[in-house]
Amino acid sequence: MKVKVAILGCSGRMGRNLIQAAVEHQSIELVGGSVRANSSFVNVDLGELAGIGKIGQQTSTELESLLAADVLIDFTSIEATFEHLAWCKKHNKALVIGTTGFNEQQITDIQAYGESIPVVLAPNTSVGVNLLFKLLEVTAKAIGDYTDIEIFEAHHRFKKDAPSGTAMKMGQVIADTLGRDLTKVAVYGREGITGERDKDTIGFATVRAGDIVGEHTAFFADLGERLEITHKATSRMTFALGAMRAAFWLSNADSGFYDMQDVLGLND
Ligand SMILES: NC(=O)C1=CN([C@@H]2O[C@H](COP(=O)(O)OP(=O)(O)OC[C@H]3O[C@@H](n4cnc5c(N)ncnc54)[C@H](OP(=O)(O)O)[C@@H]3O)[C@@H](O)[C@H]2O)C=CC1
Ligand SMILES: O=C(O)C1=N[C@H](C(=O)O)C[C@H](O)C1
Repeated sequence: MKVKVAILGCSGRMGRNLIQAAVEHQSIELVGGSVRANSSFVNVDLGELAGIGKIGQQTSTELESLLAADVLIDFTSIEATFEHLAWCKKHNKALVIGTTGFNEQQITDIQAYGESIPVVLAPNTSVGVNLLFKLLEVTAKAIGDYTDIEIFEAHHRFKKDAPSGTAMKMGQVIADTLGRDLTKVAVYGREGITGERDKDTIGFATVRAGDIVGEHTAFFADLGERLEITHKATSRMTFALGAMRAAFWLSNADSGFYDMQDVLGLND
């Protein structure tokens, strides 16, 4: 039996890749896609939207048109994600959230939905980045207490949030491993006479330029050597395929709040 999936905000950059990934996935059946009420992509064929030719299903502004779905996938905006969470709870649907930019309180609020429905929240659905989170844990344990830790991320000019959700999670993983409070040790960019580096800080640097899909590096720097751990995404399909993996996994999960590490078995 195929898992029935619907894509929320399906006319976006990720939405279009998600349509293609769903159509091409052998264990997934695409049952619909939503766009917002004033969108210029209302009643457009989903396949045409994704650039893969007509598939005979059209975009809709009505979430009710997605009731056939077992799992919904949301790569939209903070405001839209919360509307989608409320709808999924009302209709007892599972939700994969790839949207980023949530603050701590919003993440706690999303977590609460896990008491009613299955929810995956993943700032990065690629396999590589989720392995990188594991490498950060190992590295921070080994050398994090005496190296300078800096996180760099680069994305396309259209990205709205900074630092990226992935960079924030990288910082969180490192801070948790070292027993530091990220809200106290994070430094977001530097300017002017900053003074010497405070040893326990975790720095974040952001670049926004052109069509960069997504690049992340963690630096663990000492005097005389430094370790850099880098991930580069070169296609949004890598995120879309990861999201399908999450949707398939979530279709068999109980209500709960999960991350991509659960999906990939990296928490075992
Ligand atoms: N987890 C991961 O691996 C990844 C996460 N992301 C995250 O996914 C999100 C989307 O990224 P991207 O696809 O590049 O962005 P886009 O702006 O291209 O797409 C967002 C989509 O969401 C729709 N949308 C936004 N607000 C609303 C709303 N209030 N109601 C209904 N629909 C809405 C937009 O519609 P409209 O165009 O009409 O405004 C658009 O179709 C971002 O938060 C990004 O950081 C991105 C890549 C990978
Ligand atoms: O907006 C994007 O494009 C991306 N956003 C995610 C993030 O904020 O970490 C993941 C990916 O790097 C692409």
